[in-house]
Amino acid sequence: MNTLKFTKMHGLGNNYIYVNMFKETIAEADMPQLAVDVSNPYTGIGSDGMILICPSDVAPVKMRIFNNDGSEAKNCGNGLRCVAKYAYEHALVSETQFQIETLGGLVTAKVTTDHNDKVSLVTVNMGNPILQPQKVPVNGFNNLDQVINESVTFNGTSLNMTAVSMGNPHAVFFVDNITEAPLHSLGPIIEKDPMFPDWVNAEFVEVVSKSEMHFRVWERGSGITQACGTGACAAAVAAILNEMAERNTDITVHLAGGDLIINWKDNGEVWMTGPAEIICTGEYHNNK
Ligand SMILES: N[C@@H](CCC[C@H](N)C(=O)O)C(=O)O
Repeated sequence: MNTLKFTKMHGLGNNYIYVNMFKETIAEADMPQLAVDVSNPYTGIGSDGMILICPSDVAPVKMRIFNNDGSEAKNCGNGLRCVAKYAYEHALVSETQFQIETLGGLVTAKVTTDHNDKVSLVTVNMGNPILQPQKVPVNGFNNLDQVINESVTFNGTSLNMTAVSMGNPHAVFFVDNITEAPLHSLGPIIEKDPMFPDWVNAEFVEVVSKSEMHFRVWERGSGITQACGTGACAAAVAAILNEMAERNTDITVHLAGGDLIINWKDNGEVWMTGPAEIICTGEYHNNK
């Protein structure tokens, strides 16, 4: 029986099991199944997935994110804020601003600390959104440079879609009333529609004003979660592309688990600010 030290953390309720790979060892081939096992709420710890905090050749730390179905994603906004908090509080970094390597590239994180030198807030430069349909990726729009407010049908329901990649793929749908968004009924259908060769994170968004919106998500590989950082970035970008919000402006995104501030700067970068919290630490007994 192997044991594994872990820290469970969340960003606005989007919770993962974090493993410090500077100290722990997991064989590459075992990672997907371990993510499934630790995420199980009955026989595991219970989480939206597993995040590995790894050594990197190009940054102080590298993040790897596995959804709770075992699939690996290239990016995770809430995960990046938690990795930044963990790295700072465990002295894996010494500065308050540092880079984190992801499978999608390098990002810069900046931590804000309280009087006890604990991280209270993290801002991450999430980089430039990717809008070309082939790169999101989304099929069927190769004649377009960007997929903005395009009519699509899922299970007989017509919706208007804006497609954005933040390193991982997002399909954003604007609705009049967030409480009536077809999250449960269409979320799983949209996620695996053949239009999306890598599957997709599906987001429903109700715009309140040019700087405020409500947001709900069906995450690829995890289902409904309380929050999705990359999804909130994609939602803000989509709102701006649809002229419902503005560049270079702080946009408050209300997620089920709390608020994120997103700003798509004039230079093309998307900045995300929000909290990161430690829930508990422990030792997982892998009985397999
Ligand atoms: N919760 C995350 C995104 C996690 C990965 C996503 N489910 C995917 O497969 O792309 C976030 O906060 O961004």
